[in-house]
Amino acid sequence: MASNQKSADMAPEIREPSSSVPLTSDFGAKSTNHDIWLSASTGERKGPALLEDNFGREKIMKFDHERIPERVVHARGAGAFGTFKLYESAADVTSAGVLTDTSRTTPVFVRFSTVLGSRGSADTVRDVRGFAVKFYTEEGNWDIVGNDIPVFFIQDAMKFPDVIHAGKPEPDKEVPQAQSAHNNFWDFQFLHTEATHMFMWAMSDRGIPRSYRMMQGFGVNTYTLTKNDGGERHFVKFHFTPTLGVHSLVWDEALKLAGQDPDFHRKDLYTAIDMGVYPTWKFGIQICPESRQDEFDFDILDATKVWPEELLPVRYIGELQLNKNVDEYFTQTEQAAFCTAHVVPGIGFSDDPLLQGRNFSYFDTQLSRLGVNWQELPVNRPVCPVMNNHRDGQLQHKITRGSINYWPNRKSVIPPAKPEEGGYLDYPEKVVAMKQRLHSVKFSEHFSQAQLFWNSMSEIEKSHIIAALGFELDHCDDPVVYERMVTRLCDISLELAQAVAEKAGSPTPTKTANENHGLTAKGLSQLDFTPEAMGLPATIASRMIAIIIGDGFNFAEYEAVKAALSAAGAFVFTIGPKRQPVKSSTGQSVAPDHHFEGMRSTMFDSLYIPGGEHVASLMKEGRVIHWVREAFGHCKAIGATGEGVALVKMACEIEGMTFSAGASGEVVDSYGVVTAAGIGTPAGITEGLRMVKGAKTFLEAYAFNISQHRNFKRELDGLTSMVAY
Ligand code: HEM
Repeated sequence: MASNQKSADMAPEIREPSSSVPLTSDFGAKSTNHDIWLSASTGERKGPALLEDNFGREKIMKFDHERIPERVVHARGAGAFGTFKLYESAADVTSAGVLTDTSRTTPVFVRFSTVLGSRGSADTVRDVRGFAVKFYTEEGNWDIVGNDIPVFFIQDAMKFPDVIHAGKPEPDKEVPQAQSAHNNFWDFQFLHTEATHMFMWAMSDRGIPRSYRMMQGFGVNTYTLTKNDGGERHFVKFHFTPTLGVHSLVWDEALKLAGQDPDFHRKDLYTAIDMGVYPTWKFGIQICPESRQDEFDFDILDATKVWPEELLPVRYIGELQLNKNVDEYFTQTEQAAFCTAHVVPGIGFSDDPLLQGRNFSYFDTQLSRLGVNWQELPVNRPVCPVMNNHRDGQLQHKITRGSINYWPNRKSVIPPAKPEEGGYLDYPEKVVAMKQRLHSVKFSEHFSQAQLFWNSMSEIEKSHIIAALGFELDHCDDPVVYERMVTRLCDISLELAQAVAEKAGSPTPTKTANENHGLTAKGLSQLDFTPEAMGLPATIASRMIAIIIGDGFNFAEYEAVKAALSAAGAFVFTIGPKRQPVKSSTGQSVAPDHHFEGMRSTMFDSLYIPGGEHVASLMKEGRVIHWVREAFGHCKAIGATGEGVALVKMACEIEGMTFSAGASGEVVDSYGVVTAAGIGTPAGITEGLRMVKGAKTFLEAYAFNISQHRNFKRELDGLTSMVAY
């Protein structure tokens, strides 16, 4: 990463251990022995340890206190540094420098997370993902503490402890970990009808993203944009849309990965940045002038509602890119503290009752998690000057000179800033109201947008939601819970409720009191966010490809495919029976990156099997056949050339599938399984990589299918359910 204000700010804190830097105590004295406690001993006999050993006591005491409380929610996460650039000024609605000055590059830190699991839980569980962005602006830190889902379970912060208690492990046995599939979660969802819209999102493929790099981010709450020179205030929702497209795992894969590679998302983020494929999001704002706030049939301050794009379009004005991994997890990612209350001049809050509570909660929880001076920690401190009369407290770092620590003072030390000097201007909002515990009338409608979401799903997304609800309710053993939940689903769609009832073991409902309105909206289905749908070129950059080889593989095919995919930005790995070198039929040695047992197909986006004599032995390896069948079951692109076609055919020859045959070299693309039996020379497979539908050469057809992420037609036509994986 090119140096920026934030990396320069943190540089003095960075220590570089090396063999020329001797070991010292925390107070700086060099230590000669860090292995044996000072004791009263002789050469023959070990005697008692002495309390006197400063070095020994310090080492143990520091270790004893290494742990701090994990976050009460969003405990598991991964973060990275990057930059934010604006390509269009929003000066028509705000005076915030970060949203108006197109010449700026603003440093950022982003932390992604799961919500329910503890810090050591798995990355790929079904859950909402946190998407928290800290902009180190010239006017102070601005935090968007968002999620990958644009709505929330509750409308009022007062309900937050309830929704989280209901989702976290049940208090008697402390199970299940990092999962919503249990009685308490679904009991709450039924009784708390305002959660209906959000649980539909969580049960959709949005709940199991393929990568943090391939999910959207939303500020969720309604904020405001203001201008210092007066003028109308605008309500705003913030959006981040990944340029790689929005993609998800499939459920079987997510379940397996949770055990096979619990750090899957963390590693994916780290690797992509390390390899220079920087994750990038378009940044958008949805704007509603104050004068239009009552125009809609939902309340724009209700965090359980989206603002349909047909009513209020998203205006993309900037770009967020992550380009530097953290140097140390604890000091940077774990100690990062986001706070919705962090806004800079030109950006403000709305009266959204969820946001108002959050503004209290983050600051408060960070007091116990990190201590009162958490804003001074390197990752948290702003890049602009900080000066005030806040003093002292545990672990105060700043040394403030002078005899005055109050205002007003006789010397006018630290005067408040005027708005024209960049001071934060509170918007003069007129409030005439009664003091009472009440929401606006529109807050009481809870099903319309859940219906809108369901109606806007594609066929495959609907079937995944049915399967997800079927799985979750199968894990509830109290009939009161799963039977009532099916009645709730009737409020969304009778068809949905009937399909889930069958799986959940509930009576099948035949009518609903809440007819589905039949409306749809764009921007809800994740198919609206494939690169193609967004007008971006298809890409296989950073896709994980496994090439399977054994002794006797065809080196020319292997090399040609590997080189072409790597040149297009894919991360290509060779998987063999062992990590010791494997020999090709023409004598070349290749040391595989992994062996069949060390990795699984779940960790890759696609498989390729080159031709060669190795195929005869691979066809007798159950684990290899399972690799192919599992990739087939998970709808991944599979490629095979020459003799490799026979292996793929044996693993997934079911009705409806066709494979390339004969020496003619014809390429067959059958449900994303691309085979070319006749291609035995590199000439046939090195004709470049135009990733377009209906490509004629093996590489183009194969790469196009990888770029499509998954071939869901395979699943829709029932082919995946005919294979054991
Ligand atoms: C719009 C709904 C919400 C969203 C999008 C959201 C998002 C997030 C995210 C992304 C984090 C992780 C921050 C990090 O990476 O360090 C987080 C943490 C947290 N959230 Fe929320 N949250 C929401 C609602 C709430 C509410 C209503 C409350 C409380 C009233 C709350 C309290 C907390 C707390 C206490 C943490 C832990 C913070 C820490 O220890 O640093 N959240 N939230």
